[in-house]
Amino acid sequence: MFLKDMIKSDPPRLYPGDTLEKAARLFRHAKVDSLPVVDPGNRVIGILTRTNFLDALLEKASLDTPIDSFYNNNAMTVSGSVDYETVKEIVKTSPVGSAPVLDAGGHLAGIFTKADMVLTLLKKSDLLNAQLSAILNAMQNAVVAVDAEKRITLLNSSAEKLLGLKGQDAAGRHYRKILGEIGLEASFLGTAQLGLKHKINGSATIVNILPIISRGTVNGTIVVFQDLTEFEQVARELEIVKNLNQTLDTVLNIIYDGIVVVDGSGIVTLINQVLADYLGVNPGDAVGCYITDILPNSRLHIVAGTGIPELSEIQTIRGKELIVSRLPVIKDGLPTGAVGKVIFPQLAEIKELAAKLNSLQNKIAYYREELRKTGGAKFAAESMIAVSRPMKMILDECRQIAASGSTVLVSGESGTGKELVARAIHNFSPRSNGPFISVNCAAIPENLLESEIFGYAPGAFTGADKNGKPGRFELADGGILFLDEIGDMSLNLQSKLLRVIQEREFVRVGGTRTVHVDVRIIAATNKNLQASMESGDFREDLYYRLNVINIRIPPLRERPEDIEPLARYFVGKFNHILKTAITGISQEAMEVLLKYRWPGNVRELENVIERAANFLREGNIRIQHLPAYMLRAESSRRPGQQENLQYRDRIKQTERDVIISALEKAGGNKTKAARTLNMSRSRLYAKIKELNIPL
Ligand SMILES: Nc1ncnc2c1ncn2[C@@H]1O[C@H](COP(=O)(O)OP(=O)(O)OP(=O)(O)O)[C@@H](O)[C@H]1O
Repeated sequence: MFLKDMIKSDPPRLYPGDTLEKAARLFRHAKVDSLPVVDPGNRVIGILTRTNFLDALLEKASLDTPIDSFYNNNAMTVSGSVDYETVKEIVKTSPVGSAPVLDAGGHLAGIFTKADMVLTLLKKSDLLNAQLSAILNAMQNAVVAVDAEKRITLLNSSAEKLLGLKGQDAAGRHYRKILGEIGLEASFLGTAQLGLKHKINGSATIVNILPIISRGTVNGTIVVFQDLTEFEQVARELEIVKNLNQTLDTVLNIIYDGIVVVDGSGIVTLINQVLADYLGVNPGDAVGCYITDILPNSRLHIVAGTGIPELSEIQTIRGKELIVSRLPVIKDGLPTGAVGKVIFPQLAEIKELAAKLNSLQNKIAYYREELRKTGGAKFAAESMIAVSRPMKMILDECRQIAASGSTVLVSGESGTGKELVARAIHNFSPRSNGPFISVNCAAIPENLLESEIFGYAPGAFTGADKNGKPGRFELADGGILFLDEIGDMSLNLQSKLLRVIQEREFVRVGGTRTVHVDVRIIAATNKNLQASMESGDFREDLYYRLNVINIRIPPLRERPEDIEPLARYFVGKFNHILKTAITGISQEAMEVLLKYRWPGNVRELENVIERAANFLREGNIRIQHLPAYMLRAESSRRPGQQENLQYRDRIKQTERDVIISALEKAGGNKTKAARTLNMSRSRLYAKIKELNIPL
């Protein structure tokens, strides 16, 4: 605010030659203490004060006397362009109560009086008051003003909220009654206190206390409370945002794809390390660049404008054709930026995955081929190793019996190749163009086995397919049904099976229609069915129906001539599947294979070779590539000593062998082994110790 804004324009004035009467009338009407005297050009040449006028009257000058000898030629004038603060100083220090105000050209612009000043001050203080309360009420912090008498004079709205009371209810009350003991006393001595911690109305606050000092005296104090509850909330939110950012960073940097984000103007706001590395830029430097500065043929800024996604397109980046996707970021229905994704196919991890996939695909291809060979018109004789006499005989037998439709019972320990024999019969038989359907009677739960074998009619039971389902018998029509682990079939199912074998027809579970089938049955068992018959677990009539042709496959330990050719055959098979380059089996390793008892038979040998191939990948399989349990069994057998043993020792040796074999079959699980040996666990432990069996 300037002086010219505080004065009245067109002020009263006198000219040289004007009479005292004119002066009296102007004093009377304008209610001023002095009148400027101006020349015809409106320049101030003097001032006639009330005192000058009264002096003239005391000198008994008549009212028609000109003012010329009474006005003061040295008028103190002020410029209209001085600011408020200067005017204040002039008024405070000047002995005169009023002064003419000049415009920029030095002409009379008005008169400034102390009364004008007071009015202006009042106006100014009203304005300041309004501004102050607007500011105070807009503040987050609570502000309390206390006067020198220690009474509350003001609470802003945040303070009302914090203290839970209205400003007018607090005004005039001693601060202690409202704020409690918060260390205000020092401020009345002029000391400010900052950063005090106080709990007010249950809220943690930081308090700043500032004395109001004017002209050297403390006129009161201002207390500012910063509510930490909100502050802490903000801090928590910031922490959450920080954590989210860190998570985003981590996610962006562990994914294989390159990611870049731009804002609505195409400026990079985020880029992950993978893409930055590929582009040869530092992520920190790339942020803030225009997208085409780091990725010249980018279209991300265009997508950020159009809002139309561009998915799985080919883009050449740094000389390589890569698949990219550009997705707009939409906010309130409008595009505000875009995210670009670049897929890098050549990463090491992907290579590794691809290698695994490749190996699986090879495995599938191999098995498919094997399936084709064994299930196809021609049996691949080379996939069944039969070097030993008994196996050669079995293979011949398979050829001979293939033409008939008689039921076959194949028996032998688990893993000896019973299914392979069944497949050989199928492939040599006139049914080789028909299906070979296999059911493992032990693997399928008892309650499902019946419907699995015979199928079920529509709506046979809850949860069943509403169209019904054919069983394996129907599927095997014109071919062979291989019933593995027949010894585990329930007596109820055994009788149903017997009926089908006799009548060649059956009814689906829950159905009424009779189904006729032309199926040759080959059953297999690793159980002693004679014993099962004796114990009543297997129907005698069914046994004889199945046992029309009987093939017994000896365990591998009884035909050691097959071990070496089988082992070499499996080396070739796994080289093919696993893409390994195993060249053979060392002599020592082969000796271990030949001496081992093979409780799991050919399947176990196959697993041992697969395991070694996985470890080794190339070169010769050596002792260290064989499972440790085989070596322990080997060292525990001490070959050659058997013959010299006395009766007692022989018993012990046999006992030892039985326990070792049970442990091997149970995979080293002593509880399981004890169960098969029908002895308590503690007795097995004692025996292991007594017979010095290595674990
Ligand atoms: N003479 C063999 N030549 C080649 N591979 C064989 C031979 N005998 C068995 N195998 C292989 O050993 C594994 C086990 O054979 P198969 O499943 O026929 O045995 P199984 O006696 O029917 O077993 P289980 O009693 O557990 O059903 C199969 O991978 C099979 O290909």
